Amino acid sequence: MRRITVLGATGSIGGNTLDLIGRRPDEFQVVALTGGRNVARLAELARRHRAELAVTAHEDCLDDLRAALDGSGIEVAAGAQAITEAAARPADWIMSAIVGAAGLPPGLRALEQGTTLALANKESLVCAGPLLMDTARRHGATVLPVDSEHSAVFQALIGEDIAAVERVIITASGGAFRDWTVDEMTRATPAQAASHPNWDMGQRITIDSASLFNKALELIETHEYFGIPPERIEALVHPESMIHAMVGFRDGALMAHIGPPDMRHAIGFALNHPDRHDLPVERLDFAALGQFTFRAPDEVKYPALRLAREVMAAGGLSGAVFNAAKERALDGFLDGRVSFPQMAEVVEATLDTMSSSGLGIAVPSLDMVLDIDARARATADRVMAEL
Ligand SMILES: NC(=O)C1=CN([C@@H]2O[C@H](COP(=O)(O)OP(=O)(O)OC[C@H]3O[C@@H](n4cnc5c(N)ncnc54)[C@H](OP(=O)(O)O)[C@@H]3O)[C@@H](O)[C@H]2O)C=CC1
Ligand SMILES: CC(=O)[C@@H](O)[C@H](O)COP(=O)(O)O
Ligand SMILES: [Mn+2]
Repeated sequence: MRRITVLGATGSIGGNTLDLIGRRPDEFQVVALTGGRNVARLAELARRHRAELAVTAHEDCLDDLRAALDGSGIEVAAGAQAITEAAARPADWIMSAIVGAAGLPPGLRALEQGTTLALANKESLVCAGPLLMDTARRHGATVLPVDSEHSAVFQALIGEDIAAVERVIITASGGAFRDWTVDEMTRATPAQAASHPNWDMGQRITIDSASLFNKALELIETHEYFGIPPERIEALVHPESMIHAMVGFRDGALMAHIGPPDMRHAIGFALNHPDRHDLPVERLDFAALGQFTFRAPDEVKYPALRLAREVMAAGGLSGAVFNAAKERALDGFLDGRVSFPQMAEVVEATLDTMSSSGLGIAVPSLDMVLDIDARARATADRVMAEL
């Protein structure tokens, strides 16, 4: 039996992960499941998958979780520290699917036990790529990408020499507003932004898809995970979301990874790695699909991509500033303090304000990342108050 923990079990990636695990109950023992405020769902999943431990991120949810699991024999705990401790419980495979920078401390703790970390939480790599990858190396742990584009690049690179890679193309659906004008985007509501054309995902990543901040995070994620120089990484709008990434080699060949927009492929690949196993995903009928289309991203309409390139050039702690400012700007959009296009203004102003804050540290410690994250959030809040 492989011992499995799912951080962020109550979310979209968590649900897809447990869907796959639940289909092969004889092979997996669920160690810990973690969630946030959705205590009813966490308790239901913990019972269904016979978890040893269920943890909510919020101490004020502990009584509800305890009541929901009464009589089950499942241990309960609450708080950010309890989630990090859950990641330290011996497990063979841990899914990192908490949304936001909150996923970083438990992800690092999981790596310190030398396990395999299936990494959906792209924010970890954006905030602290060198720290995360260095921690994995020092503890003999493995990080497997789960983000669809990065799983695609990983698969295209199997058996290849990374030195022969000329370019990496990650695709973008273009998000909810790909055919809207900037003027129309000024009046966009959170509900409109949270309607993805192709993928069924959590609210925050879906809105990031609409602003292309998701793709901006993914450019940085590609650089941090694969070590590909920024100038060799491209984003390409592909409205059908069938090609997830392409890797171009020095001889001009391109390896494309193609599949339906279903995260159970990338999750299943990471779960079964290094083998392949049957997965319940649609098989594509190319004659019925007819055609795939592409266009260059509009970097004026979507400043996030330019900002990501500036962050990669600056390096150090600037990724943590970028992510924290983006998270706060998104909170501001959700609660009506800023318009949709103003999110990019908030991130840019926060980066400008903090550029002289000693961000150029090659491998920052977790404490340094958490400190800069808190300062960037406070700066972004001040920027929003002054808009
Ligand atoms: N969804 C997708 O298809 C994809 C997602 N990703 C990445 O995977 C990660 C998860 O995304 P997704 O599943 O869509 O997100 P969801 O919003 O659906 O789920 C997020 C999970 O994190 C929990 N959570 C929220 N805040 C905290 C916190 N402060 N501390 C601990 N746990 C918390 C939530 O708990 P609760 O809901 O109970 O409050 C939930 O379990 C993100 O990093 C995203 O970018 C990457 C590629 C594709
Ligand atoms: C499924 C996945 O990996 C998401 O990150 C996806 O990329 C979002 O779609 P966009 O291409 O619209 O950003
Ligand atoms: Mn992605």
